[in-house]
Amino acid sequence: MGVAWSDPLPGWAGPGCPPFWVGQVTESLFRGRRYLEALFRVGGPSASPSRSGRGEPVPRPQVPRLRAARLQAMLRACGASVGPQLLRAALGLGAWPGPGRAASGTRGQGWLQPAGHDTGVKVYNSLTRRKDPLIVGSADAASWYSCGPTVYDHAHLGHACSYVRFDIIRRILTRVFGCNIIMVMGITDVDDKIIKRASEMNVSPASLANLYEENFKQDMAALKVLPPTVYLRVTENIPHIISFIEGIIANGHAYSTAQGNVYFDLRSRGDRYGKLVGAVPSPATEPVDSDKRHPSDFALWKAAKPREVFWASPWGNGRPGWHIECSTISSLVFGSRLDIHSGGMDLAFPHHENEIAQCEAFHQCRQWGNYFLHSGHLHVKGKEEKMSKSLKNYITVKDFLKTFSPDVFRLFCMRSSYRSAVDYSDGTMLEAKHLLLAAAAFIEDARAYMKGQLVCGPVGEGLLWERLRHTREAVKAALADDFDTPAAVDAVMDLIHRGNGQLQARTKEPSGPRSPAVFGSIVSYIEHFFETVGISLADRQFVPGDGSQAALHSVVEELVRFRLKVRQFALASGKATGEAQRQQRLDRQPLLEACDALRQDLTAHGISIKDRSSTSTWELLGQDHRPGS
Ligand SMILES: Nc1ncnc2c1ncn2[C@@H]1O[C@H](COP(=O)(O)OP(=O)(O)OP(=O)(O)O)[C@@H](O)[C@H]1O
Ligand SMILES: [Zn+2]
Repeated sequence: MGVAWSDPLPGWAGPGCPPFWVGQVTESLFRGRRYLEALFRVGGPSASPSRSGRGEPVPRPQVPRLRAARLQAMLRACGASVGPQLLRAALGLGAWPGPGRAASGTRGQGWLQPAGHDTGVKVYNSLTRRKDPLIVGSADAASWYSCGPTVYDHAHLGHACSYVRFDIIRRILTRVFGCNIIMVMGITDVDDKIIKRASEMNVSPASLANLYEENFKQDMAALKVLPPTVYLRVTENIPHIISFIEGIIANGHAYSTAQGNVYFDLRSRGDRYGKLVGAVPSPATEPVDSDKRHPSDFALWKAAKPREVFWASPWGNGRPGWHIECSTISSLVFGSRLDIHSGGMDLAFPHHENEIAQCEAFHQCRQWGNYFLHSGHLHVKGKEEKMSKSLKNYITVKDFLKTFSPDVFRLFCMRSSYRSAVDYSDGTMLEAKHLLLAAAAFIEDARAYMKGQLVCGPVGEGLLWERLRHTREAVKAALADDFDTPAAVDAVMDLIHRGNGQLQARTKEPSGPRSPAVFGSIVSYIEHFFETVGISLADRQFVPGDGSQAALHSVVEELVRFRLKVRQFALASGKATGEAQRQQRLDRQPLLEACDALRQDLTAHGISIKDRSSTSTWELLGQDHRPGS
C-alpha cells in the first residue's frame, strides 16, 4: 500500500527524505542509523525468491553497493559514528566474528552484551534469565518499547499493576540513574476481541477502540502513570506493517498463501527461534483446513473474514496479526536496536518470542531487543488465575479509585518485586495506606519539631545523620539491584521509625540544644524519595490555591486559635486549690469536651488538629487519608 519495499520506509527517513513525525521523537543519531540500516537492508544478505499471495514472484531488491568513504561521509552528516561492524556489514563484508555469536536460539545462550552507556543498574533479563548490567545505547535516548493495551473494555487493576510497576522503573531510571528514556507504546485497536465486542454492542470497531483508548489514557493519568513519549495505533500504521511483512517475505522467512494469509515460516529460523522462552507455538488447536506450511507457523496477515474490518494489501483484503504490530511499531521508531522491551509475563510467549523472530528476520540482525522485562501478575487473593477481563474476576481502575488513592496503589506495587505475582485484597491495600499515613505523620511531626511546636528532649543527632546517610546508600543500592523497591521502602520506613523514636514529646519545656537541621534533611529526603516514584506526601500540606482556599485557610486558622484559648482556659488551674479546684475542673469539663468534639468533627472535613504541649497545630488531610477512604 504505497510503500515500495525497495524504498526506505518513511519511518527510517534520512536526510533528503520527506519529513515524517518520527523525526520529532528521535535524534539525528537515530536518523543516521536508520538511514544506514535501510540501505543495508536493501543490500543485505540475500533473500530467497518468494511469491506474493497472488503468485507473482517478489523481485529481489537491487543492491546499491556503497563505498566506504561515501558511507562515512553520509553518517557524519547524520551525526552518527560508524562502528566497524556496521561498516563491514554495509559494505557486504559480513559481520566481525566475535565472542558469543553462536547461531543458536537456545534461550539465553549467545546473548550479546550491548555496547553503550552503562546505567549502573543490574536488571533481570528474561532473555538470559539472570541479572545483567543494563547498558543502553545512549544516556540521552534509551529506547523502550512497551506493549500497550487491547482497547475493548475498561482497564482493570491487573493492567494498572503492570503499567504502574513499569512507570516506577521508568521514573527510577530517569531520576535516580540519569537516563533519558524514549518510550513508545503500541495500542492494539483492531483484533478479534475488539471486533467481537463491537458487533455485540452494535458499534464500529473503530469507535469502540477509540472510546476505550481514551478511557485507558484517563485511567493511567489518574494512576499518575507518565504517558509514553509517543503512542502508536495499529490502525494508523497498516502501510508500515505491510511493508514490514514484505520485508520478512523478501528475506525468506514468511510466505503468503492462496487464501490471502501470510505466515511466518518458523522452520526457516532453524534453532534461532526460541531465544526467550525456548518453546514452539503449539499446533494443537490448528483447524484441519489450515493453509499453513507447518502447524506452528503464525499469522502475520489474516485474510478478511465476512463482515470484518479489513485493509487492502498485496495479498488481498485483510488485517495484521497481533505480533507483527509491535515489531513494526517498535522498528519504525527505533530501527534494529531496542534497549528495553516490557510487558506482563503472559506476553513472553508467544507474543514476545514471535516479535523477536520477526524483527531479527526483518532486520537480518543477530539481536534486536537487548533486555526483556516482564512483570508478574496481579491475582485476586486466594485465586490461581490472574485478574482478567475474560475471566470476569476484575476490579476496574475507576472503581478502585473510589476507595483508595493512586498513591496507595503505587506503594502497594512497590512493596513487592515488579517480577513477582502479587495478591490483591483490601487488607494489603490497607497496609499500604497505613504505611503512607505513618510516613506522612512523621513528616508532620518533624515539621512541628522544626517549628518549635513539638517539644522534645535532646535528640541523638549524630545517630540520625548516620542513619540518613546509610538509608541513602541502601536505597540506591536496592534500586540498582533490579529495581528492588521493597528493600528501598523498608530502608525508608526504618529511617522513619528511627526518626520517630527521637521525637518523643515532653510536656515540660526542656532547655537544651535543638536539632532542626537533621529533621529537615530527613524530611526532604523522604519527600524526595516518594516523589521520585510518583507518590506525593505533599497533599497533606496546605497548598494555597485561589482566593477562596486562602480565605478558608484563614478561617480554620482563627477557629483553631479560638479553640486553643478555650482549651487552655479549661485546663488552667489558676489560684484555686483543693475542693475549689475540683469544682472548677468539673465546671469547665464541658468546654474540654466541646474542644474534643470539634477536633473530631473537623477530621470529617479533612482537617486534622493536634494538641501539642502548649499549642495546637492543624493541617489538611489528603483525600485518601480522610476517615472512610
Ligand atoms: N492480572 C494482570 N496482572 C498483571 N498484568 C496484567 C494482568 N492482566 C493483563 N496484564 C498486562 O496488561 C497489559 C495489557 O494487557 P492486554 O490489554 O493485552 O490485556 P489482556 O491480557 O488481554 O487482559 P485480559 O486478560 O483481562 O483480557 C499486558 O502487559 C498484560 O500482560
Ligand atoms: Zn507487543
